[in-house]
Amino acid sequence: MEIERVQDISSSSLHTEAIPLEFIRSEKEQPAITTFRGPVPAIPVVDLSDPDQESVARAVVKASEEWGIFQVVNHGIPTELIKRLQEVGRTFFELPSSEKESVAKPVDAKDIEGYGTKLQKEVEGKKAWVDHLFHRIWPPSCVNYSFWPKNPPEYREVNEEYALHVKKLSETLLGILSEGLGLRRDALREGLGGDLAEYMMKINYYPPCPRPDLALGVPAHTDLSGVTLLVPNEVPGLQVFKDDHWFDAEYIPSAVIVHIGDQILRLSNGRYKNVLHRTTVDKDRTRMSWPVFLEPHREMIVGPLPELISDDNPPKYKPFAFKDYSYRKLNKLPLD
Ligand SMILES: O=C(O)CCC(=O)C(=O)O
Ligand SMILES: [Fe+2]
Repeated sequence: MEIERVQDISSSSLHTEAIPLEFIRSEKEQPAITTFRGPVPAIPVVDLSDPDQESVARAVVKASEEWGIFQVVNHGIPTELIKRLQEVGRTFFELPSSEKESVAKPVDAKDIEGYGTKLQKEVEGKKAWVDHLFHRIWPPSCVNYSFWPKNPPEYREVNEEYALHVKKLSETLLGILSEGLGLRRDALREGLGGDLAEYMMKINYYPPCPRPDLALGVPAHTDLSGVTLLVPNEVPGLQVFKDDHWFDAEYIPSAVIVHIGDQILRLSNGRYKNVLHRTTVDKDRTRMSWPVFLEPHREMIVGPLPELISDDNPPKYKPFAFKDYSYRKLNKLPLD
């Protein structure tokens, strides 16, 4: 069975004002109706190179408690490497279909790796205006190069270099967040499975959409991950739900956007919030983003860290193996 790619739907609807019905969201979701148009509170921005490292730590902890999302600048990932990561990803998505389909997720595969387009599950479900590519980038024992693009030829080298940097930055942030809970620096890293935790690269490709007022890229969700470290291109589109409203995230060149995901919410027994977010699309321009999801391995059991639990702070979440948590969330089964 051929899966229809949003990129092809976009090309064929370029000169029309219409999009297929299955992309038209209900009024409850339409961005033109639900985006807040008043003063927009800025997502916290943290300068990691600030010599006052205590105030850096306080800012990271506060943003994670209040927002579940923040942007980091001067984070140590070279701007030039981010540009190369974006360039090789964009080049791949602009190659002919046959090249992209050569790393497609097999139709019956259980795992998510590969080039893909989300298929509608619910009868009434709406389609997302986005194609994607998933592949693990760390640890080396989890990497399956058959899902990495062969073209452009530098794709592999650039992604391998990025993996090392993104791992280092994630571990720095997890260290700060662990200490913010009054725990050892490596408490959250270990809670996610230590060296067995996996770094999953995703590229989102949101082609131009004739009706950005009616469609969504990725619909509202929280990430399954522990944390997600994302770099976007210059086309705005990320929105965050806060105080009952959807707000646009500001684009800051070279910044990394950090999302707290479900697993850090659970490990921290609710202290750190998993941010609800979604993406809008653009009429004329292609938006792209490169989230890296730091996830426990399949068998790792994740629940509130025992050191945090007391009579005053009883566990708020039931422990689950990550594979069971993911399955239950994706299939909307109870999680308590
Ligand atoms: O494109 C973005 O900025 C966000 C994408 C996202 O939330 C996701 O892929 O989980
Ligand atoms: Fe997300």
